[in-house]
Amino acid sequence: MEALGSAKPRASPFPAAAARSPLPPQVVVPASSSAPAPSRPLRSGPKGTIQAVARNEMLSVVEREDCGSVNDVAASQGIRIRRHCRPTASMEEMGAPRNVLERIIWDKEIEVAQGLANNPLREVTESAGKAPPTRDFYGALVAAYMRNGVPALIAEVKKASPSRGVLRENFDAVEIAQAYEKYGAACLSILTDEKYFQGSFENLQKVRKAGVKCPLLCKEFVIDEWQIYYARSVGADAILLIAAVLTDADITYFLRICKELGLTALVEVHDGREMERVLRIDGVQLIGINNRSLATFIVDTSNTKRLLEKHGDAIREKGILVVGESGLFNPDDVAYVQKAGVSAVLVGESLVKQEDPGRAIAGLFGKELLR
Ligand SMILES: O=C(O)c1ccccc1NCC(=O)[C@H](O)[C@H](O)COP(=O)(O)O
Repeated sequence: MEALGSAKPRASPFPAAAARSPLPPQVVVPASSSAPAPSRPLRSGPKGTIQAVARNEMLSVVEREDCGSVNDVAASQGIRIRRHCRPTASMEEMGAPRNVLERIIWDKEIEVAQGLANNPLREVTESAGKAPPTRDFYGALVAAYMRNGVPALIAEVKKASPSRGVLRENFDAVEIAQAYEKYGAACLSILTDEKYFQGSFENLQKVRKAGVKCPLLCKEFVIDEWQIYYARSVGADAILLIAAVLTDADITYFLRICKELGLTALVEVHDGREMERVLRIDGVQLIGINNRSLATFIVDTSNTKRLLEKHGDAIREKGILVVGESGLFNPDDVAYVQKAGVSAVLVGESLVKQEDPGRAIAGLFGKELLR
């Protein structure tokens, strides 16, 4: 797959990031190509497909025999979300999920296994390689921040959520995306999870095909490389990696894939431990601080302030751009997280619930945004 190896690293407008030595050049070899990826053995799967088997402590979903050791590695890094690991096994073996995020991840394991069976990794990596080039998500955020003097907006196309239920009955993803773009969103976030958010990869593809120019974040619960290739194949420019569910090795490996595909990774943290882990990983450009606990749903915007008071210097030194996520409803909220040090905000509910989500942007910022 030629396109993967030829993706060029983007220049960062932040001096510290530009000065940082780039990751060693490496080609991420799709697991089903003729040459196997380093340390990633292959095994024949059902129906003649080739399935990737876990690499080191990576939490691949396929054919894992020893779930315990995978979860032990995760737990040693403070990750409380366990993998179920055997999609066909009964829930009884693991007990019930401990919280909603764990439930989402267990369902995601089954979904990914089904996705792999329907669209084998070989085919998905090939179509990812043939997709039109990515748009510069990171660059669009920096440009919008400089243009408007307020945090750049990543506007979320979000129909429903586990914490709030259905946010908008009359939901047309393309219409909402176009309105967001018209009123100054720098980038868009498209929820692709179907079961809990009523989103879809189809929505992402439709928005891309409708001629929306803003770079698109695939807002997914990524646990397997297949999802990253699939997201790229349908037009994503960026992807979310959630530190609460991914080990350091997972994040490192997924960042390599993103780099080869030209995708921006938004690495999301919620607490200090996750922030410390992520700051130790090379190649992170964009950190999202989620004000919402994905386990309890409690939203607290002072979370952003606390984490940036403690880690702001390290973040600035590395030239990392910070996105404030969740629970932002008005200009005071935006000003609060801006003062804390964010350069971008990710906003769903407060926009999508308004009759006109595009015009609601001016209400959120207290002024119209320049495009
Ligand atoms: O939004 C939820 O209820 C939720 C539940 C479980 C996992 C993730 C969840 N949300 C993802 C997000 O982080 C938000 O969609 C995003 O930050 C926008 O938040 P908001 O502006 O509060 O809609």
